[in-house]
Amino acid sequence: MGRRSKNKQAAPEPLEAPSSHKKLGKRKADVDLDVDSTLARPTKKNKDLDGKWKKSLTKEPKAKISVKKKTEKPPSSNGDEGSGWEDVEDDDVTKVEAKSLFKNSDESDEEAFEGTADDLNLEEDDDMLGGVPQHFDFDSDEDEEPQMVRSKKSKQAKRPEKIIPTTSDASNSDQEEEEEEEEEEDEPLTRSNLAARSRKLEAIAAAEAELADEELRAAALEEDEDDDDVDMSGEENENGDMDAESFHLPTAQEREAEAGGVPDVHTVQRRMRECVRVLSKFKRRAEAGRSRSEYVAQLVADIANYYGYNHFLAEKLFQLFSVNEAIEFFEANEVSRPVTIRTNTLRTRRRDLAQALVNRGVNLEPIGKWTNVGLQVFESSVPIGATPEYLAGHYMLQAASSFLPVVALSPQPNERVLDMASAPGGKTTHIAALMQNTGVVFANDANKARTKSLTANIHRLGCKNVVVCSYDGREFPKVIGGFDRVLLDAPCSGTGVISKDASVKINKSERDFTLLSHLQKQLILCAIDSVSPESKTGGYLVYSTCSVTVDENEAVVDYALKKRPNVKLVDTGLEFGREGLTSYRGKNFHPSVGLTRRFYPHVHNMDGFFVAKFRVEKKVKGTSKSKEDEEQAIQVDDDFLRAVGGQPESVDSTMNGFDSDEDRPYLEDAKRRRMKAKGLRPPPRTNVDPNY
Ligand SMILES: C[S@@+](CC[C@H](N)C(=O)[O-])C[C@H]1O[C@@H](n2cnc3c(N)ncnc32)[C@H](O)[C@@H]1O
Repeated sequence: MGRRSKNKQAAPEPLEAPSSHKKLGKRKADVDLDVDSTLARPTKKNKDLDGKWKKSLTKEPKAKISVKKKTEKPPSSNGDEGSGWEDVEDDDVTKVEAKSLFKNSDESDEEAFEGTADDLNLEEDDDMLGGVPQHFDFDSDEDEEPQMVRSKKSKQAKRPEKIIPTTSDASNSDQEEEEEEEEEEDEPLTRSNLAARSRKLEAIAAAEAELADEELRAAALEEDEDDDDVDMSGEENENGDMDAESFHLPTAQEREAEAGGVPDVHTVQRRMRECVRVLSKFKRRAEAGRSRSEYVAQLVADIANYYGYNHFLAEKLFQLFSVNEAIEFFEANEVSRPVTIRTNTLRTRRRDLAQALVNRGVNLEPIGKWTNVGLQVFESSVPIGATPEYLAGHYMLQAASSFLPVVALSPQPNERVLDMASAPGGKTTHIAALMQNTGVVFANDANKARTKSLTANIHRLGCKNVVVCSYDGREFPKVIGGFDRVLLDAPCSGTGVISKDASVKINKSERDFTLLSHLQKQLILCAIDSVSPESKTGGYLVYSTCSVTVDENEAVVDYALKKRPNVKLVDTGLEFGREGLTSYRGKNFHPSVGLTRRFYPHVHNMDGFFVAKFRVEKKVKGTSKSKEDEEQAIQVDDDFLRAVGGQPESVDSTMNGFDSDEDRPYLEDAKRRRMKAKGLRPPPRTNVDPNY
């Protein structure tokens, strides 16, 4: 078994030979699929499978099983489409999610708690555990953060994956390790072994995370060379080549004919498998006379069908990865990420919180070495969004990925910090806690309705240094500036959180990405201008999104570097994550863009995320644009927005111009319209984008 497989998120499902003829339907979250094993989704218990999709092709078909798709959270109803917020802390949403998360627990099917803290009978809660809570000695000075213990042995046969997929120690076989783990679990927890066990787990997790990352990089590099791990179940000839008869890539006419009806799911599965295989060794395996792009086109069409994406988004996401890795990414989007909580250090310590939750029947562990406030919840007999500790503000239900930008921001006590797009406040409250309720945090969000949940969270978590406001972020720094640090957790497409919000699969168009990227560019320049280069302790901006697309991440960062010569990218301080892309599809970014960090569901077992950290320095004279230039640019911006169908917003005139190469066609078009409106004859178009 591969090194990555043991603790990694379960391997994507095997795409086996058909045994029945189901028709392919869109893989929407709310649909119940009763399918045979050939369609089984990856399960977290499937530890035997190698982490690689292609290897799993060798597996024998399993017994018939019924796969019930998870119920997805409904898309936001607040009209905030496209905001791409990845936290789940809106109170109602949290309760619903917590309820659905644990409704299948074999211990309890109780309703999620809907009342207030006063309605809770704590004694009854304790009784529910069916015994006296265990007492642990957390006062040992051996270890600040002991391994979290369970009040009773886990009922899960196998635990879900840890965040940041991990593999095991090189000296032991997987079986030996499993045995060791089991022995350890049976061994009583004592003061002396508690700390040691915690340290061991964290060391393993760190080593494994690195290994997993390395393996994926190597796999991407070797894509064209090493494809021996695709087992076609005897369809290869003795030279390892595919039997030419065994797979025929449909012609354009055949595809057209198929498009008329609903394609057979097994045909699609097989074709995906074959296309991946051919593309991994194209020269040797391709059908004579067929081009690479034909195979890619077929594969993308099948991915869109199979996973239920619109074709545009399937292609956009596919292009981010090697062929094999793309499949891993799409598969990972079908699986929920681990439930995680952040300890609110304004109210409690992680060890105390863990003890309190363990006593309520919650099975948890620290998330990993990189955070000393995160806990991963494996199982709970109580609704995790409605425990007394939750209501008392001891923790925030928060995706692990959303800790990252705050860790990168590293706010210090007594600073002035701006959180420019802050609702519902997962990151704001984290910032306030790191500042130990000193200094001041301006928590801004353009959407007034969303500031309600933001305010509620700020109160619940006991943050006393936060000022809530509701401006369009593009009005900063005119509203207020001179911050030591600014966080711009930008509104985005949410392509990193598809497992939470499957509606992204079908509701994002090319125009959405154009508009979002444009807005993000406007916001990032305003965020930069809100940072005080004179700050004695800071002078930093962190830009983040829960999206994996380049136009919302590296392209925005690169744009900011070009437009603001007084900023430079610095190390995020995050211990893991892939380097940001310095070139993509013919576009080159500034080499320092490699300092940004990308996080992926299939690599790190957390939501897809992007983090960039800038240091803002004093402006050098002569590098900024004249006021006239800026005003001219603003006019062009508004025209640009109209040109792509958006509405120009009433934004302060310090807003910034757009003149990067990618915006050029739009800007030209806007100019032509202006000239026409003035009765002038516009010049002929140059290099018109066919998509525009
Ligand atoms: C990714 S979410 C923020 C999540 C938040 N940082 C947290 O951790 O809970 C993006 C937010 O940007 C807000 N937003 C959208 N456009 C904005 C703008 N022009 N100015 C400021 N905020 C905006 C949305 O209302 C949304 O709440």
